This record gives sequence, C-alpha cells and structure tokens, in this order.
Amino acid sequence: MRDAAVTTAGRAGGAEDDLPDQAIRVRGLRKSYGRVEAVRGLDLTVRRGEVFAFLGPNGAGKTTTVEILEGHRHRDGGEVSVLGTDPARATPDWRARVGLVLQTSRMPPELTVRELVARHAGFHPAPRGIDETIELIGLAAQRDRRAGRLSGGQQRRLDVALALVGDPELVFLDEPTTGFDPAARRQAWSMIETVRELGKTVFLTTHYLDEAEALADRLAVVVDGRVVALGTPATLGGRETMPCEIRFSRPEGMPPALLDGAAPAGAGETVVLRTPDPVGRLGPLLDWARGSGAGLPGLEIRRPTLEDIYLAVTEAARTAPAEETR
Ligand SMILES: Nc1ncnc2c1ncn2[C@@H]1O[C@H](COP(=O)(O)OP(=O)(O)OP(=O)(O)O)[C@@H](O)[C@H]1O
Repeated sequence: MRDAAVTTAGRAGGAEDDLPDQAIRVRGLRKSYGRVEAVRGLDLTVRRGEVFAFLGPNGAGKTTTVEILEGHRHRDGGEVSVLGTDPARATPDWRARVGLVLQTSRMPPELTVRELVARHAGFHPAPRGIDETIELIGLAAQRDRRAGRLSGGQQRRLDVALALVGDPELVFLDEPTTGFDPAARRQAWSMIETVRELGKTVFLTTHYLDEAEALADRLAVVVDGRVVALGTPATLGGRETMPCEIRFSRPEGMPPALLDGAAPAGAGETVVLRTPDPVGRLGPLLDWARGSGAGLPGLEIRRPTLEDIYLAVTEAARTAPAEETR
C-alpha cells in the first residue's frame, strides 16, 4: 500500500511536467512558520478545465498552499505558476482571472443579493451579466432578499455568484459544503458542476471523500506538507488494482476448497475472501450455492472505497521514513 501511494505520487508528478495547458504548476514549494515546516517540497499540476480536489488531514499544509496559490501568502522556496503568472507578483489583471470562495465570507448583511453581485461586478474589467449570474447559481427567487436573511446554503451560493461574476478562469473553493445538510450538499455539487460546465478550472479543498469522488477529475492527498498520492478517484493509490472483499455467511456443507485463502469460519460464520478477481472467484461459489440450494446468505462484494484508500495512503505516508515520500 505504501509503495502504491508513493509510486503513484512520484509517477504522476513526473509525467505532468509535459502536460500542455496547465492552470497551476507547483514544484518544490516550501513554507515554514518559525520552526513549523508547513509545506516541504510540494509538487502539483492542475489542468485547465478540470475539477481538482485537494485533500489531507488537519494541519497537512493545504490552506498554506492554497493561500500561496491565491497570492495571499509568501513562500520560502519553490516554483509556482498560476494561469502563467507567479502569484507572488500578482497584478490586478491576474487577480481578476482568479475567483475565490472562502470558508467564511463577510458581506454587508443589509445589501440584497442583486446589490452585492452588482457591487462585485463593478470590481472587474469584464464581468458576466448580473442577473445571468444570479440565475446560473440558482438564486433568482432570492434576488431581492438581504444577504443577512439567506439560509446557509443560499449564502454559499451567493459566495459562488460573487466569485463567478468577474468571469474568472480559475475558481478556488475552500470546503464549500462544510455544515450543509445532505440536500444542500447535493445542490452545492450541482452548482460546482455548473462552474465546470462553464469551462472554469476548479481547485476544491475538502475533507469529504464522497464530495471529491462525485466532483473531482483528479485529486491529490497531502500529508506533512507533501503530495503523497495523486490520481483520479478510480486510480488513486492503486485503487483500481486493489483486491475486493467477498463476504457471506458460510452455509452448511460448503467444501473447504471453495474457501481457500480465507480465515477459518464455521457454518453460519462470516467468510471474508480477498481477491483481485472477484468474478473468477465468485463463479465456483455461485455454482455450488445453486447446485446445493444453500445459496450464499448475506453475500456482499466490496471494492475499496475512496475513503479506504485515503486512510491507507495517509497512514502509510505518516509511518514511512521521510525520504520515501519525497
Ligand atoms: N499563521 C501561522 N502561524 C504559525 N503556524 C501556522 C500558521 N498557519 C498554519 N500553521 C501551521 O502550519 C501547518 C499547516 O497548516 P495549514 O493550515 O496549512 O494546514 P491545513 O491542511 O489547511 O489544515 P486544516 O485541514 O486543519 O485546515 C500546521 O502545523 C499549522 O499549525
């Protein structure tokens, strides 16, 4: 598992040097706060037009990295290019091409949705239409409502509308659904899909693995200031080649040969078979279950979830000697 995680990060990082059309390119990024090394040689490439999820445990260095990418924090070392510009030398023109949706936004609660969107449009050289942006983000019915009277989910929509009205090429979304109920999360996801469909690049920081799986084209896992795994939701950490688990309750009379490799289980106890070939392994089991009439009670086939992979790669990186994760 450790090897899979480390190799995936290394391989993808190297191959991406050649990717055309990069929205973000980071090499060897470093940042310390006094003695705390928050970011220690981080590499990252984000393609234009993709939704890229940035994951990692608390204190891994995500916020520090994102603030450097946004041009809000100075770095100690490494190369950073965002939309072809070093954010350390950000100009107003560059800032207009980047939209930020922060975790907590402060806006005058007495202004209406339309007034706020119009005000933000005024900060940008070539804004989108104000009403068009409000409709796009699903706030048409709340157009004349004061910001202070919106629900949490509606306020988040307004945050996104404010980021989009400048028609940015790249949008940073910082934990966009923290504290949302399940329905509001689904709505937020569909809103993020809308942003993607507009052709924007989305850099999404989240702690929710289901959110990353639903939205991300690719994702990176950061541990201790470095990327330790990088891939698509299907391939992260070697997920596509990891064994599946077949579980069932052992029927009376099932021949031991069918349970090869499983921990011993008596009749009625749960059998757990781990196999890279679930179809091949299930064939003889199903033949026997049908022939005997016993069936396979409680049958479950489980592939590793993204959360399983995330936990495995973060654990492996934390217990690996530092040089292995470089
Ligand atoms: N302004 C600061 N001064 C000193 N130390 C800081 C500062 N900001 C962050 N750190 C430290 O740097 C490390 C990385 O923090 P960072 O906020 O970048 O992590 P994170 O991955 O965003 O965490 P979380 O998921 O909890 O938001 C942590 O050890 C944190 O305590």
